[in-house]
Amino acid sequence: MANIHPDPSHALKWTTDDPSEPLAVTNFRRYLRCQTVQPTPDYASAQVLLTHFGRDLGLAVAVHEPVKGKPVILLTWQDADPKLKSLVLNSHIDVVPVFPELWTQDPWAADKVDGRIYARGAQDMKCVGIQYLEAIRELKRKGWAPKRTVHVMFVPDEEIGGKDGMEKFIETSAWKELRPALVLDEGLGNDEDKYKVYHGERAPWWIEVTASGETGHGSQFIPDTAGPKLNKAIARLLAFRDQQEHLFKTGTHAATGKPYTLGDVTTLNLTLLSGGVQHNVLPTSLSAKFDIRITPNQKLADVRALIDDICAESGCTWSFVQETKSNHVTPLAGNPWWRALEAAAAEHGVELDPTIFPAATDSRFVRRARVPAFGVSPMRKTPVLLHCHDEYLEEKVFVEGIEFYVKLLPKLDAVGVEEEAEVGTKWTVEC
Ligand SMILES: CSCC[C@H](NC(C)=O)C(=O)O
Ligand SMILES: [Zn+2]
Ligand SMILES: [Zn+2]
Repeated sequence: MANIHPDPSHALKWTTDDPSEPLAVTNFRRYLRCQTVQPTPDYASAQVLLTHFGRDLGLAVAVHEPVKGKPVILLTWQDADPKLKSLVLNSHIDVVPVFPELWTQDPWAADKVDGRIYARGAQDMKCVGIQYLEAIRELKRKGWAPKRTVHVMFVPDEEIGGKDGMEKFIETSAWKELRPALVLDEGLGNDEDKYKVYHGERAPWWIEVTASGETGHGSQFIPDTAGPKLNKAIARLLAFRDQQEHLFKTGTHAATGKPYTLGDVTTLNLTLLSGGVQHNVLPTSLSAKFDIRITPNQKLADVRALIDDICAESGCTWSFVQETKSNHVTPLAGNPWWRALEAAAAEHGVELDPTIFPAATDSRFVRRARVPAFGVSPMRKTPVLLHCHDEYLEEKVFVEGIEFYVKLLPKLDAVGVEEEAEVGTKWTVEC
């Protein structure tokens, strides 16, 4: 619990020594110093700081706790036509752990070295949360005000699956009262000179395959033991993995000729093995756990049938450790929100690369609630360092991202009610 500060208001004291530094950058660095690191995130410090930022910007502040000690923080720009649905700008507060010995910088100091801001969360995704707020500061400075209510939302626990965060919050009346028309959430950086925009994700399935068998002395040829059964199941599951890997390496999109990305195929990896009691005793049970990510191109029912078949043939059983029951994609064609993103990108001079997110984010809960969501972290020509040591973001890339939201928010705000209703409830496609 060393990362939890006894006095959360200490977060307000952090500034920088450089008076010439833009306030946006200073605020980003202040947020990075909150040690909201799993598994014991210091949410209290982040709450003090973020609510301070909200008040400073003249935003309404609300904090919900669907689970005690796990705040969902809403900073709301209310100068709006209440008939219109809102825009929700979401980011998660928590970050993943660090191996400090592998870092060349202190992961909690947010030091700036050669224009790079080093800290856990610099890319994933404290940058985006502050970019939303600083874009609002700039738009207010310009005298612009939205017709739609804009909610800047900070949620806990995304990094551990969102169960006590977005998944819970989306079941509350507070979420329904937001009346969201669109949610923006996290994406990934991009080495290329483009922003990736994620309009869907692969469905995460975490499964356990178990083989039961006869026990006895480890020196014998005892029939019907657990080992060969589990071995058979693992071999067939990994053969499916090989087939998908081949598709990943050779497949191209029919319409564009672009090579497949991870989002276009299903991955399956053996991640945990357990069982047995002693070296010379045949185990009554052995189990293998797999992390499976199912592309929206593949029916969940087909993957279930494959696992059923493999387990039946090998004499194993299987169960879910984590199940995703449905997968939803935000369509691009005929989608005015996508058109708004494209228009903002054109004005900003950046190409968008729409794609399927390889892992899981809170957007999956949003799309499941039939609200369109796009994942975008405006970081181009930037190595993807999320969850890596020496995570950093260049100051100029951070500032450029603010400018992107300054262009994007008015375009999203201008989407008309009729346009929004164009496709009715078909904003998300169930896969
Ligand atoms: C399935 S819940 C865990 C969420 C995590 N998200 C990321 C972005 O790493 C993952 O995909 O493993
Ligand atoms: Zn993230
Ligand atoms: Zn992450």
